[in-house]
Amino acid sequence: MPKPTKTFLRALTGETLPVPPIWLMRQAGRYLPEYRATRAEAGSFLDLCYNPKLACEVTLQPLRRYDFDAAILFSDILVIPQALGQHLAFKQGEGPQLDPIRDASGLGRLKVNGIHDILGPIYETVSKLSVSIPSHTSLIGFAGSPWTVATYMVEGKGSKDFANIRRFAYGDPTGFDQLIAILVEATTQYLLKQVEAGAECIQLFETWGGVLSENGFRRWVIEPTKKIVANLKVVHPDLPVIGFPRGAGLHLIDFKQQTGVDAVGIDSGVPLKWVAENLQPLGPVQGNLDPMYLITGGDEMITETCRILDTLAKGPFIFNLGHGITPETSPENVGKLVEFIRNYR
Ligand SMILES: Cc1c2[nH]c(c1CCC(=O)O)Cc1[nH]c(c(CCC(=O)O)c1C)Cc1[nH]c(c(CCC(=O)O)c1C)Cc1[nH]c(c(C)c1CCC(=O)O)C2
Repeated sequence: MPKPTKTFLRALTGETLPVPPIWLMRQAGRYLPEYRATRAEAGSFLDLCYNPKLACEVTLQPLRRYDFDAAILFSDILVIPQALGQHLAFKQGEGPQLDPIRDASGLGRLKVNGIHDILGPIYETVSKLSVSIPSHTSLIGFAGSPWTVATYMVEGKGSKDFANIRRFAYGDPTGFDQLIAILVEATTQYLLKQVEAGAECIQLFETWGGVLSENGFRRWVIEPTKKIVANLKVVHPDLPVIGFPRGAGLHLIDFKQQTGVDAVGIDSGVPLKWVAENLQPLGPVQGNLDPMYLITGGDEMITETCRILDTLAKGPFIFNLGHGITPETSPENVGKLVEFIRNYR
């Protein structure tokens, strides 16, 4: 396989670049007026996810404003439970709502065969994107990691304490393993189709891994991630995979070493010096500006960005946020951030 030429993909092979590549989680979204207009045209958020023409359009919108090195497919992690047969709705201002599966007796409702019938339009979005993004921009496909997707499937909505899923997992670990196994299989199939359609890199979002006990983290974060990465690499040995285990703290080293991911995304709470000394020597890292700095802007945003660059840009690094952009973000501050990073050094 020839060496990649796009900066984002080069950083993922472990190269240290003079100016690190940059993209931002949730770079397409409600902070952009053009996104809000396209979403209104689509109808609902889910209608937008399943409309290849409009999903392609919103993926490209931030690239027209900012010189990002990567674009991420516009979709959502919750299309997997929907494709498996669980009812999903996004109510305005309330977030996702699903018919909860509280124990193993509910697993019969889920059907892995047939997911592609529902997910087909998303693969079409990836194909369209692969021929329409700028030639220096890389295309990222993604999925939620099994534990994080399972939190929404079991809780039925976003949660503060994750009591229902922890009760299910800790009380009936073998039954819960079955749910994770279904998600490993569906996620593998879903991501392989994204790669076939043109995704050049995959990011796995593990937003809620940090709520698990030590053994739970190994069993339901590290193990399933390792299986998905192995399944993808059997077919595509050179496919770069980024794992983003938000809140993983001291598990980050085991996560990197045991799952086989190429790069690790770090949240805003991870101490940078520790990353430079312990995690980055194991491979590229991505992160970790607190998205709130894009709301405050000003010198504070630049000072914090400098601290990140000074500590991590000496090694293989991709600049990003520590979590997704929020709707209150000022588009102007995003422009200032990208400009500052482009002129770093
Ligand atoms: C947990 C999670 C979800 N979705 C996702 C995660 C993992 C990352 C994270 O923690 O943010 C991932 C996601 N969601 C979305 C993307 C698209 C690509 C991108 O990053 O630009 C990606 C990668 C679009 C979206 N997903 C969602 C929106 C907002 C929907 C709208 O337009 O109203 C977007 C742009 C909705 C969503 N989707 C989800 C929730 C809880 C919500 C409601 C909260 C909210 O409204 O912000 C589930």
